[in-house]
Amino acid sequence: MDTAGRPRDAVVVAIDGPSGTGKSSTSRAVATELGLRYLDTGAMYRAMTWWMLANQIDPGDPVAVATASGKPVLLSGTDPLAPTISVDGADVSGPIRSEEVTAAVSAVSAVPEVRSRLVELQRAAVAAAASAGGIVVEGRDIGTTVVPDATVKIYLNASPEARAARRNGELTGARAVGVEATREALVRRDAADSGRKVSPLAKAEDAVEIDTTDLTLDQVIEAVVGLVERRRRERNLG
Ligand SMILES: Nc1ncnc2c1ncn2[C@@H]1O[C@H](COP(=O)(O)OP(=O)(O)O)[C@@H](O)[C@H]1O
Ligand SMILES: Nc1ccn([C@H]2C[C@H](O)[C@@H](COP(=O)(O)OP(=O)(O)O)O2)c(=O)n1
Repeated sequence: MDTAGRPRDAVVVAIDGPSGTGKSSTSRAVATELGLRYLDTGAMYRAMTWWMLANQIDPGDPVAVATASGKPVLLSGTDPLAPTISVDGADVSGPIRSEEVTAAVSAVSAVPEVRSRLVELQRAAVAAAASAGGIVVEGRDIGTTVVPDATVKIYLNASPEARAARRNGELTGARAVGVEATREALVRRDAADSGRKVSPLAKAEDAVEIDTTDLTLDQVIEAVVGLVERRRRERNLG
């Protein structure tokens, strides 16, 4: 067992960074290639936000959000090929990506009671994955708060312009607001996520930073797989 009580060969990869840097795409591909589980912590904050909106709780009222934060039953599926997220038994993987949820999720994520409840669920998923070889966890505070003793910590970054172009490329129909509006919304959310008091978006001191602006997704995936395999070799020699 290592210091965290995990089997020595269990791997935890923490991938943090702002929106549109490639966290989800990279995390799922790395988990698939290395035979690890996968957890999208952003989807959990989105699911909590979706529940607040669905139950007429004002996301801008931290006391109301805190009071209700223990009520929804959230369940994340950790198969990187088919990740799932449900609230009170209902699949919400689609609704949590709505513009309304995206506009409210930073406020809900800033509430300490929301964070402590979701971090507890995230750590339980990490512990459960240990017997299956380990897990890739993506988010904003994985390397700093959720799993500070992660085997490998990655911080993905990219220019706001590159991130907006990528995110805008995903928005279709009524959700397509144009790349400039997308960039402004991203920058606003980055500021909220990195400016909050409780476990803000931040690069862990021991994280490897990768600027993905001018890299292809395959190049980023290859770089992260290489880092994980190098750390595994170092540990086996240690
Ligand atoms: N390095 C990259 N180059 C080009 N497109 C990318 C790159 N990384 C991710 N993408 C694309 O950008 C979009 C957002 O990627 P995603 O993984 O959802 O980012 P995040 O999880 O950080 O918000 C997706 O369409 C993805 O395919
Ligand atoms: N570990 C995490 C993950 C997400 N959040 C918050 C901050 C983010 O703006 C929202 C949504 O995260 P998500 O990863 O789904 O957002 P993007 O896909 O990067 O745009 O949740 C957080 O506070 N802590």
